[in-house]
Amino acid sequence: MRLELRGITKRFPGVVANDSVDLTVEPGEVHGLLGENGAGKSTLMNILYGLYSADEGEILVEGEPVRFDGPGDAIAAGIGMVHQHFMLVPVFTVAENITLGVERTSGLGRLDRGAASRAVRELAESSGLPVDPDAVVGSLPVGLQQRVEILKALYRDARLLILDEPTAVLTPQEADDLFDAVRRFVADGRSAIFISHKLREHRALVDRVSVLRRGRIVGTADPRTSSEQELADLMVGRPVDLTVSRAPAAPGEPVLEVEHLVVRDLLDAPVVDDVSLTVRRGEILAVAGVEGNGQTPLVRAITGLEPGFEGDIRLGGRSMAGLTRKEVLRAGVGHVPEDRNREGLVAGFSIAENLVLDLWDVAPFARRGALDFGVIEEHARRQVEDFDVRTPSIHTSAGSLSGGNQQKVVVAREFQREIDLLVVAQPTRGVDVGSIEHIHARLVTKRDEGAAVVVVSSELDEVLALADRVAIMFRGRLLGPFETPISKDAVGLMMAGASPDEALQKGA
Ligand SMILES: Nc1ncnc2c1ncn2[C@@H]1O[C@H](COP(=O)(O)OP(=O)(O)OP(=O)(O)O)[C@@H](O)[C@H]1O
Repeated sequence: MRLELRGITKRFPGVVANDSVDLTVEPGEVHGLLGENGAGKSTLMNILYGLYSADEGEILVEGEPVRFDGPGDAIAAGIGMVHQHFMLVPVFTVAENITLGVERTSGLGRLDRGAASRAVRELAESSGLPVDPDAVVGSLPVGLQQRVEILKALYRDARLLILDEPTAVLTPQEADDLFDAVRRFVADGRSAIFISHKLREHRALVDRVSVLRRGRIVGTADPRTSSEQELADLMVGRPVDLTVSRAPAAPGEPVLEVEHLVVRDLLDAPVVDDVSLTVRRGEILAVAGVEGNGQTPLVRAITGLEPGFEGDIRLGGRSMAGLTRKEVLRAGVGHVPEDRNREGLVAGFSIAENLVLDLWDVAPFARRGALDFGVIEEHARRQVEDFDVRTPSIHTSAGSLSGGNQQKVVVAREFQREIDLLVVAQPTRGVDVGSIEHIHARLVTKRDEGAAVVVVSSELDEVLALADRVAIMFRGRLLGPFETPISKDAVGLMMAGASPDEALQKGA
């Protein structure tokens, strides 16, 4: 047995994050871990990697009981971890990152850069994970950075690799490459633990999947013979509806008008290149695209974070040029940013505070210049219940919530504001299937209440589930919008650079 966890229990104030968890991983196995937001997956992996210590229970590696007081001990026992947020040093080269901490020195005690570079090149080639050892890590796409993390674990001779939601930041192609890399990793008897909210990824990659619900293992299944529906039901503990039902859109007057928008990067190159679009009341425009094709600066410009744009952006006929972020939001714009840690939440603030982050100085949360804590708390209780945020209390700091629950707090806050335009970017990243269904239904409700909604997503399924019209961004340019229904293949082809004519013909 490569790994055995026996009776692992971990308590945080107000929650039992892991409750007598038993888990085994065999040599050569990819073991999946599935569970709702806050079920305890990351906590369990952090214990296994020595970042947290368990309150109770035992860890056995190759049949031997081990005790980890830090990641150093876990690494020494042959355990590696690819983090959701990379732990690489961006200004170092690939070889420097991989050998960091286990450098080999020349006879004179100096770092031998050439040898490090050669060793990494050899390792990359022999393990079938090619990457340029001399490239600077910060300049690599995320898929390659992840590969560097895997090589780093290999270089330390990891026998068990933990991958905590590794595909959340990858394009579909990069995710396929990652799966190949993981398969290669386990082919010679190594093992991996894979965490993802995407059921189809478990079905594509893992040999066995263990399901955690509220800290406890509730079952282990063979994902190849279980349907997505069965896995979802097991995870949530009740039948889950995996489809969004919605009436056709009834678009009204234009709310957002973008005209010949150009946003430039620091080198003056246009990253949004002459984009024009109109979004009306009562419709959802989905913007599909592989990340890095200009969706982020487009959203930033529309939501007041990119004041130096060229062209025009009008809200209800009024130009947004020259307005501050706060003025744009107060003009009736809601924004769920793609990076919840940087732009969505203040980690040290409580959930209640985060839910009124930019509204604390207006009624009903403030009256005559003083905060009304009663109203703020009552509001927080309702939102937490409505969006099923799993937390011991509304006073818990946002930073201690699980990733998916943090996302629900941001979404809850933006959805409850009085708005004419709602702009959401990657709204369900890191969110479990049950909550995706809830967030999607609420987006449709916003639309039906008369908001104009823009959804930016790199998840094709999400785009097609929500869109009344679809536009695709590729290299800064906007293709479409196209009326739905449109075939998934056609959208996928345009995301990969095909012209609309070609895509609509081939993807029909
Ligand atoms: N450092 C911490 N302090 C307090 N509570 C914590 C801490 N880390 C995790 N928790 C709590 O433990 C529980 C399990 O969280 P964990 O992050 O393990 O869930 P998860 O299954 O990984 O969720 P997600 O799918 O959203 O990433 C949650 O209730 C969370 O709020």
